[in-house]
Amino acid sequence: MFSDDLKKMARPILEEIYHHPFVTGIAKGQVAKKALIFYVEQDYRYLTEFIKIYANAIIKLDSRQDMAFFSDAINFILNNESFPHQVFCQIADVDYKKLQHADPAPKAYLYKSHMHQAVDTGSLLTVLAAFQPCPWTYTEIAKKQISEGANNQRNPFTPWINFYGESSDDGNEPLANQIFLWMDRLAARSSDKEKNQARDFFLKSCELEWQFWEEAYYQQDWRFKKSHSTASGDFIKWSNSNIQKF
Ligand SMILES: Cc1ncc(C[n+]2csc(CCO)c2C)c(N)n1
Repeated sequence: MFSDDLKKMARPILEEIYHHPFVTGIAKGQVAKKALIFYVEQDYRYLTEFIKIYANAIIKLDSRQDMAFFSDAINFILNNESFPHQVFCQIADVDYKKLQHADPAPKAYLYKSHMHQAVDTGSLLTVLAAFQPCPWTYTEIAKKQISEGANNQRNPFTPWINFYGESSDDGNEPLANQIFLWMDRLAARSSDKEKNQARDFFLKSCELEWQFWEEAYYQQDWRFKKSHSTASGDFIKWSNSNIQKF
């Protein structure tokens, strides 16, 4: 099966995600506040962009059933995904509202551009492949942490772990499995070229999931961030003075 190949190829990346210090920190109940804050700032912006990316994907679809999938994904982000952010904010002792205005840092910027590229240039198989590492890696992280007993009463991250580990427990096939099944059906009638493109987007998204943890753990921002903000500040001043002038 196509999805078995993808899982096999992504295995080394998933292993690195399991052992990333941010992720093992969640299991141990110990992550630096500045890393949690950076993560929430970046993820809030990233998920807002995800909503737009799904909306763009819907434009390319014809079947209402397919549309419903992306519409459910949008609703999930709008209504449920703030819960894990709130868990992080509570642990870091910060107000969630204050973390909702950050500029995308380099890897988050790359991930969102990568997703837009999947929708702009790819088939439905490629869009699903690019999207899949988002639910898949989080479900796998949570399942592993639950199997190791990390979701215990002493761990402040337990609600976060349970959220991603249990959100699939509603009687339906877990979301990540549903997407793999759907991808297998599409792959069966896709050309090798289409399958190669989907594989490439899938593996890059897996790596970008790892990069997202890494970026937050070390707070890797734009090196010349101050000059970017000065540039936009100057532009506003420049246009204001122009308005006054004319
Ligand atoms: C970088 C990043 N990757 C994955 C998730 C988790 N996540 C976001 S939406 C969703 C469900 C499907 O829409 C899941 C599991 C995240 N928060 N941030």
